Amino acid sequence: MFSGFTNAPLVRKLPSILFLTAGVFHVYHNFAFLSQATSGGNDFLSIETYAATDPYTANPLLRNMENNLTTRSTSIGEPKGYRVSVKDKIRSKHSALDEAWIKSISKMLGCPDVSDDGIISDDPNAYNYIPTIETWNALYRAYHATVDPNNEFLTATEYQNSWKVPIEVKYRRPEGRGVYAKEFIPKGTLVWSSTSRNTAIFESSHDRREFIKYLIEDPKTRHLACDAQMWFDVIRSPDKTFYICQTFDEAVLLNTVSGEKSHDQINIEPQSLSLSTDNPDYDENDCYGNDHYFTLRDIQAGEQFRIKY
Ligand SMILES: C[S@@+](CC[C@H](N)C(=O)[O-])C[C@H]1O[C@@H](n2cnc3c(N)ncnc32)[C@H](O)[C@@H]1O
Repeated sequence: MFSGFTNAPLVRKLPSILFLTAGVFHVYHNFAFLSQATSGGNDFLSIETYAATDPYTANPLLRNMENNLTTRSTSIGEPKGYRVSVKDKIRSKHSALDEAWIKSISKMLGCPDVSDDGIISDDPNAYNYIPTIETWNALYRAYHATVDPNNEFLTATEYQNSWKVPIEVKYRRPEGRGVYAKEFIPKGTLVWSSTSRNTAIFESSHDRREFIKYLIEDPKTRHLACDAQMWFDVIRSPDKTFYICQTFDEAVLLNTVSGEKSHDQINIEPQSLSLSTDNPDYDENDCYGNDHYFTLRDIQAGEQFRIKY
C-alpha cells in the first residue's frame, strides 16, 4: 500500500527535484563566481558576471515563485495609501519576488550584511559614509536612465530638499546612519514631505533590476546598489498593484526603534495629506499618501528622528 502511494508522488516530484538541484547548483555557481570576484580585495562583482547570473532570469525557482504569488496576492484589498506590513510584503507578487532577488543580488555583490537589527557586518566601514547631494543625484540619474519614460513617476532630475527643518545625518553602530534634528522642533511640526519630485516609483521588477544594474556598471556608484537595497519601501497603488517606492534623499536614512524601548522614542509619524484631494499639498504621484512626517512631541536639538516600521 505504501509503495503505491509513495512512488507515484515521487515520480510527480521528479521535475521539481531536478529544478531544485539546478537551483542549488546555480546558487553554488554564483558563490564560486563571488569568491573569485572578491578574492583579490573588496571588489564588487563585475557587471558581466552579474548579467550572466541574474537570478530572476536564470533561476527557475524564482520564476516559479512569481507564478505562485500571482495567485495568492489576489485576495488582498486595502485602502489607498496603505503601507504594507511585512506579512503583506511576503504575500505580494512584486515585493516577494524582489526580496528574494534583492537578497541574492546582495550576496553576489558582496554587500556587507545588514538585518532589521542593524549593520551586522564585522566591517567597520560598512554603510558608514554620509551621503552627499552627489549621492542622491547619482540615484536620480540611474532612475531616469533606466526606467521607461512612460512609467516614470519621478519628475525632478536632481536632489530636492524636502526637509522643512534643519537636519544632520550621523553614523553610529549598529543602526548605521540616521537623521538628527539640528534645533528644537515643537510638537505637530511638518518636518518632511514626499512628492513626485523626490520619490521614485518602480512599477515593475524589470525597472528595478535595470536601475540596480545601472548603479553596478559604474565603479563610482557600485556601492550604492547595496545601499539602495536597504532604502526601499513597498507600496500599494489605488489599483492594488504593489510597487517599489524609493525617495532619493535623507528620508531613507530614518531609523526605527528596536527591542523593548519606549514608544516615546518614535517621534515623527506619517500623515496622509494626499488622501484629501482638496488639500493644497495633495499630489497623486507621491508614494500614494502617508509620506508627510509630523513631530509627535517636542524634539530637542541633537535628537534622532525615529519612525515606526
Ligand atoms: C531604511 S534603512 C535606515 C538607514 C540605515 N541606518 C542606513 O545607514 O542606511 C533601514 C535599516 O536601518 C537599520 N535600522 C533602522 N532602525 C534600527 C534600529 N532601531 N536598530 C538597529 N538597526 C536599525 C536596519 O539595518 C534597517 O534595515
